[in-house]
Amino acid sequence: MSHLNDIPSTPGKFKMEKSPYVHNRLRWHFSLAKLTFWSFIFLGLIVVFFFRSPSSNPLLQDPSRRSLRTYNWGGPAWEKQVRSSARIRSRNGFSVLVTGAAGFVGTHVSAALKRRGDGVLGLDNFNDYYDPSLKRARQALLERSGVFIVEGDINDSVLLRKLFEVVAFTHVMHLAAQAGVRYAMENPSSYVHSNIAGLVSLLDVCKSANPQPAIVWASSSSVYGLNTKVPFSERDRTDQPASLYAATKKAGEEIAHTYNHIYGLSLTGLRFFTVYGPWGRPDMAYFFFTRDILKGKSIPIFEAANHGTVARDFTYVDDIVKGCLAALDTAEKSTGSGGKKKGPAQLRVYNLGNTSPVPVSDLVSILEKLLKVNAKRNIMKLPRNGDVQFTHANISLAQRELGYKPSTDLQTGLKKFVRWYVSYYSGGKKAAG
Ligand SMILES: O=C(O)[C@H]1O[C@H](OP(=O)(O)OP(=O)(O)OC[C@H]2O[C@@H](n3ccc(=O)[nH]c3=O)[C@H](O)[C@@H]2O)[C@H](O)[C@@H](O)[C@@H]1O
Repeated sequence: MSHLNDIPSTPGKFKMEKSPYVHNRLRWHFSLAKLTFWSFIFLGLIVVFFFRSPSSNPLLQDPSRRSLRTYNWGGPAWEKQVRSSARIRSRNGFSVLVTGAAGFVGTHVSAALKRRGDGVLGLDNFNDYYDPSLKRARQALLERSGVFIVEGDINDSVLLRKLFEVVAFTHVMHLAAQAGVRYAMENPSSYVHSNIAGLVSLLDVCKSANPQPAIVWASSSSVYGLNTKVPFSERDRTDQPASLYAATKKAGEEIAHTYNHIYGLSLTGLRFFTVYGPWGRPDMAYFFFTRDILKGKSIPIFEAANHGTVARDFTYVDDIVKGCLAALDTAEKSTGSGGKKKGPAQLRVYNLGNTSPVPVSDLVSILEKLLKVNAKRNIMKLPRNGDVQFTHANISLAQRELGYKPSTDLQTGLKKFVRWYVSYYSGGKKAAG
């Protein structure tokens, strides 16, 4: 017990001459205790800061962050699946990486490419912005036609680099995005995460790939924002976005310019105009109007000031798919290699619309006829949450350069949508909440 007596009551009173070894050991002991104590305090503060309440925790606040979870990928069996899905099966076919392949447009484009013999590999993070079971059902559909979807995020550059190591993609069809105009007010950071950071992450990997792929990607009609000159032409100003969603798509167009200019990436942006159809997005008006009319719930129909009509250039998904394929077919090769530009590369932007706007109230009338149910219409003032009063595409550039010619009117397209909706949700699936 004598050694206990050697320990002074206060460290400052420790007598040096007793034993330098004991002194050093004790000092080390105390420092360690202090360090442990302060580490606990520090960790405690971090925990309190992050988990105080859901609203103060950025990780819980932002659904897109859920897409940062780790995914299982890699290994010989996985690489075999990737290679086989991306294998070209037609003469002069492409090998295309489709991002957002479990999304609405992504599924349709992937299936169309596969049908004509191109190699297609999908990539999707299956986030829960809307019912993920619909994305899983689309995935099952694609799997049956031989398209494999890798589960991962476009922000994961390690995964992207791996995909380019396994497959020398000739093209990238970039459709992964945070969509929806109104949701941008609820969750702004998810738009920055997917539409800006995700795009940069993808382009950065593409620029270093050898060979560099040609890239076609989804911009949006929303970039026209407060533009009042109709129909919207690619030459019109796009510097007055009305929503953060539109601003991130516009930023995407500028980012595309940069990667084209510095690295020689061939880039084509497609401004989609309110795409609808079977396997569509439950957050879009035509989709939840259908659900709510069938449920007997009232539907909010927006109108502008002084009973002004709100209208959209609704575009059927098959027409959009034709535009996407034509953009891929006419895309020139990127000119860079190993991250260095070798010469000027193609940079294009096209409107893909239907070029015949329809008032939202007419859309509802068509749905009423198809569903044989009268809608409970709740006419509301157009909220100031990012919506614009009308959209109308001038498609002459796409017509001239892509041979784009939409052929489905709203009546015909909605008929196909309703047929799909009824069969999908009566087949054991419950209507998307
Ligand atoms: O064209 C585009 O770029 C955009 O098209 C759609 O956006 P939006 O046209 O606003 O489509 P919906 O949200 O389906 O709205 C369609 C129409 O219904 C109206 N609406 C919407 C919701 C509602 O409750 N009531 C209502 O009358 C809107 O004002 C709009 O005129 C997509 O949601 C965007 O992701 C896409 O980028």
